[in-house]
Order: sequence, then C-alpha cells, then structure tokens
Amino acid sequence: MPYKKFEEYNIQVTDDVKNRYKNIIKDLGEDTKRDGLLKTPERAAKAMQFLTQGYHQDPVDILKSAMFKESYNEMVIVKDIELYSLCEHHILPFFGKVHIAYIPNGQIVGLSKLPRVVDVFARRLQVQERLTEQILDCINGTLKPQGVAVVIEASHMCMMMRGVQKQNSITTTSGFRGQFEKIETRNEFLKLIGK
Ligand SMILES: Nc1nc2c(ncn2[C@@H]2O[C@H](COP(=O)(O)OP(=O)(O)OP(=O)(O)O)[C@@H](O)[C@H]2O)c(=O)[nH]1
Ligand SMILES: [Zn+2]
Repeated sequence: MPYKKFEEYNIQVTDDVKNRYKNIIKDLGEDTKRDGLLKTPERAAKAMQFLTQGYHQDPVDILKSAMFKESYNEMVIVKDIELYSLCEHHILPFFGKVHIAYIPNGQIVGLSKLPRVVDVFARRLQVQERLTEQILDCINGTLKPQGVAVVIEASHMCMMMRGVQKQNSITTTSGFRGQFEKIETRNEFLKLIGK
C-alpha cells in the first residue's frame, strides 16, 4: 500500500478501535467520562496498533536490504535480543530473550536486521512456538545460510497475572536448520549462549 494511503488507513483504524475501547471500558464498569480516562480509548488504540504493526511490515525486505558478500563461514551469534510479544489466546504480553545464530554461505547480513526481524514477527498476535519457526524460516529462506538456530526464553503474563498464576516459570522453544541439525554444531551454539 502507498504510504499516504496506509497513513489514512491507520487513522481510520485508530478511530474504529478507539470507539470499541470506549465501550469495553464502560462494559468493564468504569466511567469513560472520568478525567483520567478521557483520552484512554485513543491511547489504548494507538498502543495496540504499535504492538501489532508487524502485520504491515515485510521481514524479507528487511533482511534483503543489508546482505553482503563475504567469505566468513563460522558461526555468527546475536544473543539476548529483548522480546515483547502478545499471546494470541489472551492478548496479554509474553516477554523474554531471543538468541539467533547462523553460519553464512557466501553472504552475511547486517546484524541489526536480526532483532528487526524478531520485532516484525513479535509485533503480532503470537504463540511462542510459531514465533520461533517464523524467525527461523525467514532467515533460512532469505539469507540461505549453511545453518540457522533460534532459541526463545519467555515468561507469559497470562500464566502470571491470571490463570495458573505461576511467577517464575520460563518457556523455552528452539528450532534448528541445516548445519545446526548436527549435534556438535548445535551444542557449540548452546554452549556459546550459556545453555
Ligand atoms: N503452546 C502455547 N500455549 C500458550 C502460549 N501462550 C499462552 N498459551 C496457553 O494457551 C492456553 C489456552 O488454553 P485455554 O484453556 O483455552 O484458556 P484458559 O481457560 O484461559 O486457560 P488457563 O490459562 O489455563 O486458565 C493456555 O494453556 C495458555 O497457557 C504459547 O505461546 N504457546
Ligand atoms: Zn495467553
């Protein structure tokens, strides 16, 4: 979509979501005319648009914008990438860290593009398992490295603030492609990220 059209669409979405939030706040028992709540529907709408902006971004374009020919063919690891996403079952946050490694196959990628790809997929309604696979498949399919590995460690607010109310459980998911399917390479990566 051209940028101007997208901006117009975005303003329309803010307006629609804002009106729905106003009803939700009322239904939940609050007074929407209370001073502190007057702008809340609009703020909440904009916050949710920010947190789901990944639907309108292309992670393949992001990677392709900074791929460079290089002969380096050892493991590249970017670890401890902060993650904030929304669980698709409760629309509550889950958050933690992502560790990514790849072994180049003639091309390297600008390092910042890896966290950017994480954000594109994280800023959608997600489950941790699918998020892990989407990051993995995007890097594998675009950069075509000799191998790629992704590990995510996250805490889910839906298990903390409500439901089972467990404060200290951490969920780990992982995925490995290419060279990382070999146990020695996978173990080297896990050792380097301290696992
Ligand atoms: N596999 C997976 N499950 C998730 C994720 N985020 C939240 N969930 C789970 O999704 C499940 C939804 O289960 P339901 O029984 O339909 O929902 P619920 O009644 O709210 O469940 P409780 O959370 O157990 O109270 C829960 O077990 C959540 O813990 C995720 O990223 N991956
Ligand atoms: Zn949840």
